Amino acid sequence: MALTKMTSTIIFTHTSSSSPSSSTSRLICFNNTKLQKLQKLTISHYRRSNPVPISISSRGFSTTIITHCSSSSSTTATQVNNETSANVIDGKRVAKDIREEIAVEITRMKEAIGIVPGLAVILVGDRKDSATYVRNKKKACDSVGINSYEVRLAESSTEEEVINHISKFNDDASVHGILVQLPLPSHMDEQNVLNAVCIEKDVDGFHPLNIGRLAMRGREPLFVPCTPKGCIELLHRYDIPIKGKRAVVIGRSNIVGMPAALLLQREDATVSIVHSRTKNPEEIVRQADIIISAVGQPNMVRGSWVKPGAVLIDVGINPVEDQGSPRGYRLVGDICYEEASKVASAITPVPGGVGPMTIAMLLSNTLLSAKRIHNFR
Ligand SMILES: Nc1nc2c(c(=O)[nH]1)N[C@@H](CN(C=O)c1ccc(C(=O)N[C@@H](CCC(=O)O)C(=O)O)cc1)CN2
Repeated sequence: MALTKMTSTIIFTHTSSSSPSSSTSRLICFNNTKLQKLQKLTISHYRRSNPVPISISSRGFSTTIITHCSSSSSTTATQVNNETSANVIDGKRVAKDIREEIAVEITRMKEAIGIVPGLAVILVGDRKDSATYVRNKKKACDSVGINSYEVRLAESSTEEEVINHISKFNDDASVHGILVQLPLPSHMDEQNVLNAVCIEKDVDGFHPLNIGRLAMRGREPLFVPCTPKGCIELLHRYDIPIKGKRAVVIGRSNIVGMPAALLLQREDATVSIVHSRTKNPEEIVRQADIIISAVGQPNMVRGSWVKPGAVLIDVGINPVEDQGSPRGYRLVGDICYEEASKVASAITPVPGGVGPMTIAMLLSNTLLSAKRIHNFR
């Protein structure tokens, strides 16, 4: 997959002590083929106009949400060239390619053995975002020829009701994958529910047996969780080497951070996990050749946290208020795109980066499941 180039320049950046980044002024110099030399300069008369931060508390990482992190406004902009900075890793396009590949495989399977893969989705409660994701999953299934089955339950349903539906799908031969849309209402025990999915149909890869196998050398999980699998797939499709690289995963959630770290380790990266109790996260992040950020904290990772030439995979999909947009908000990642894209060698955008890969990997896991169950190669 070819990388899309962005325009760039020589830029002075400066971060003030009120931002979660260092206070060094730097000259970032890019050339056409490689990234590039970074020289530290002192610029005494330089002032940065920082974004207006909104204070809220979130997951212990920081209490400041940066809604804008434009370094261009703060750039003293000695723009001496127009060369390139980070390449854009286009998850939307890769996801489309993957859907096309899956559609071909599904046709081949149907013609050879008459089996069509089936995916069952259980949605509990009225969260708008979850309803959108489930709708998009159904659309994606339709587009590749996977049969989809949906159960919608009220917010007030019991854990037992959810587990009963899972049990029925476990026993249904036309269903090859089962997923319960997360998060569940707070009165339910997520572990009890996820444990009820039989591991042969656990296309989300959240069953503890699948996660346990992922963590162990010499063991193979039946399924890998979709979002982390999508991150690694992007690196592979863009020929970004992982072996021997220093990787930092920001966030340690069961559904993204932790499995992403395990996957990177399986690919022979040297992996660190940065979390809400990590001291000096910037210092650790700055050592990384590959950063996967999954904390849900808008623009937390500033340009100054990024080693020149690093590859950035942004899993965060954070709404921030934007009166100029029709929805009244826009989506931003955990990584301050505008700043970081001037330092990194490659970066995923938000939206259009990892998000579409999550659903593509779900389709891929469902096909994999149907092939395994019916011993079709
Ligand atoms: N059972 C699961 N629950 C949840 C998972 C999961 O993998 N399994 N992941 C997330 C939600 N999710 C899928 O379920 C998901 C999130 C985001 C996207 C996506 O394509 N995002 C777009 C932006 C969408 C927009 O405009 O609103 C993007 O990033 O480009 C897909 C799937 C939590 N729950």
